[in-house]
Amino acid sequence: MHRTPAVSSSSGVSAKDAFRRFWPYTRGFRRWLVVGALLLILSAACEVVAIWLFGDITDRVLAAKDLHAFWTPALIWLEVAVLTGVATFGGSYLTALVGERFLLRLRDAVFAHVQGLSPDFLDNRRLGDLMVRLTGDIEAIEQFVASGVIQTVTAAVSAVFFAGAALYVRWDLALVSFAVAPLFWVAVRNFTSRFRDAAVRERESSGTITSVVEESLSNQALVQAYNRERAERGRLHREGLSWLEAKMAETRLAALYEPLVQVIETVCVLVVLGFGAWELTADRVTLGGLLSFAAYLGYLYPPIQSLGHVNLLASEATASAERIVELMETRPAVAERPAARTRAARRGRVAFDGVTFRYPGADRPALANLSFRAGPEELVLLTGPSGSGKSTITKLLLRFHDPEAGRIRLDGVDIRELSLATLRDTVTVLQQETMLFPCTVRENIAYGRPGATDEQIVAAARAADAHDFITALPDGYETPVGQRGRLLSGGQRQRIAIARAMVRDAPVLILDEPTTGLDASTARRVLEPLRRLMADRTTILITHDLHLAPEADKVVTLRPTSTVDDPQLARLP
Ligand SMILES: Nc1ncnc2c1ncn2[C@@H]1O[C@H](COP(=O)(O)OP(=O)(O)OP(=O)(O)O)[C@@H](O)[C@H]1O
Repeated sequence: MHRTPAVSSSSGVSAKDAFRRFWPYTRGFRRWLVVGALLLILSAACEVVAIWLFGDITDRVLAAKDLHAFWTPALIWLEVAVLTGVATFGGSYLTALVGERFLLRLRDAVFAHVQGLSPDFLDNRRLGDLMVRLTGDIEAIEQFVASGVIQTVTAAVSAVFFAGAALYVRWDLALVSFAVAPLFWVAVRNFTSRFRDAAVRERESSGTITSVVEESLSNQALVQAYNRERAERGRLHREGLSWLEAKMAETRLAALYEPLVQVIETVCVLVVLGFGAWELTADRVTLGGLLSFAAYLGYLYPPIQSLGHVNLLASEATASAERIVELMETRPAVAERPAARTRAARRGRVAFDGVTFRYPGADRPALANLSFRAGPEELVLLTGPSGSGKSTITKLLLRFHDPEAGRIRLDGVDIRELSLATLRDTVTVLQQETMLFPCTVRENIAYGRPGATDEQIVAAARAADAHDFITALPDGYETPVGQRGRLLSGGQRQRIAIARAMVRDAPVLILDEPTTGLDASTARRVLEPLRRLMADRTTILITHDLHLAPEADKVVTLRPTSTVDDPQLARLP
């Protein structure tokens, strides 16, 4: 419960790397990016024209007190304003659309990748941290890669427009004001690295908070039963404090950045106005010319500020990109062969030949040189002390891992030759802890076979001895089972799981301690449906409880391994 997060924060993904890595996800809608940027540029060009019209009206209408000269520029200004509105709307809409599409695609890809990783990988992670990676981190990358590109392009082009217009109106005044530009860059450079550090801490804290909430609430019964509410609140509060500190560091930097830029901007405007006033008194510039010049400068600073802002976004995005790249670079424990078979004989002959397996990082193998066979309609009982590797056999047969030595065959074919989907379609596992989804009884039974008919579902429930209790539920088959099926009793959950396995109808069945946690009478009730489920299949029954041993065709007893040379051989009854 209190595992440390496996977070790498120093792999050092630069903004350029992040961009290069995630830019391909914009494929297919780049033209909309271009159209969006063009529309926003058009809107900036319209602003240039509007300011020019403002200067013109000042000189030719206001200063000259000539109302007749007002109507033509006023009408043009109105048209330009409408065009600006349309272009801004179109540009903003397309930018958002492209950004959201990018987000959708990236999230789908990261989720699909995580789904391909072995369940053990997820067991070693904090779920909350993974959830934040799939939400907040992906959004930060989008802000930089998709929206960031449009923002950069439009800001750069607008800056050129307004600077060009300012130069056109008064080149000497413009040069004076541009001299201040390097100050902006000094400010931006100073801020970005610090902002990035704060962003890394903020992202990590955000992951930890979600993890604490998820872990604590999903173990609510344990927390209450052991009076640990205060300790859990304390844990969340401590994590919340570190998040607050990181967030405040980020906010301080962002909030300092804005006024600093504004001061630089004000200095610049004052210099220009002072210089302009002197020029005005010497009649070297008109009032309209000076005002429109000042307006161009006023419009020039936001795009420059926005370029600085993209820099801050980039810092935040690299912190998130690091966390996504780390996830994407985790390779699945098993790989499907390119020409893997998609058809299996489905007779259900299982053979373990000299299988040795060691969990990554473990010093002792979990299984050493294990061999046994299980044939159609056979019941093989697998027993042995705790930790002797019984559940590991299930993981290897489902190919969550590959053996280090030896091989596993299904109907004579090495399971590495089969596609993962084909292999897993052939094997049904009934776990020690029955896993149900928080949906209805019907959906849970149909889970392993989407499209199962109502008749098949009811027939499976009857065979699993579950139909009667299901129909007695408030909404029958439509009753929700709650988080992990906790609205049902242990025996009811197990019978729904048996019905789910029946509907799936796979030739190989693995029962991992199917009666653990059930009292003797409930366990007896589950046994009959289990026998019906086992009929006509290859069944590997993992159990400590040997009272089914007389029914078994074979009993395989595992011993905890010490070395690979210490074979765990099948012992026949
Ligand atoms: N994901 C894992 N990573 C590292 N080691 C593991 C992992 N899962 C299991 N092990 C180790 O592998 C060995 C075999 O575990 P396994 O769960 O197969 O035993 P088991 O016989 O099913 O035990 P039990 O009867 O208690 O369920 C144990 O020593 C265990 O600590």
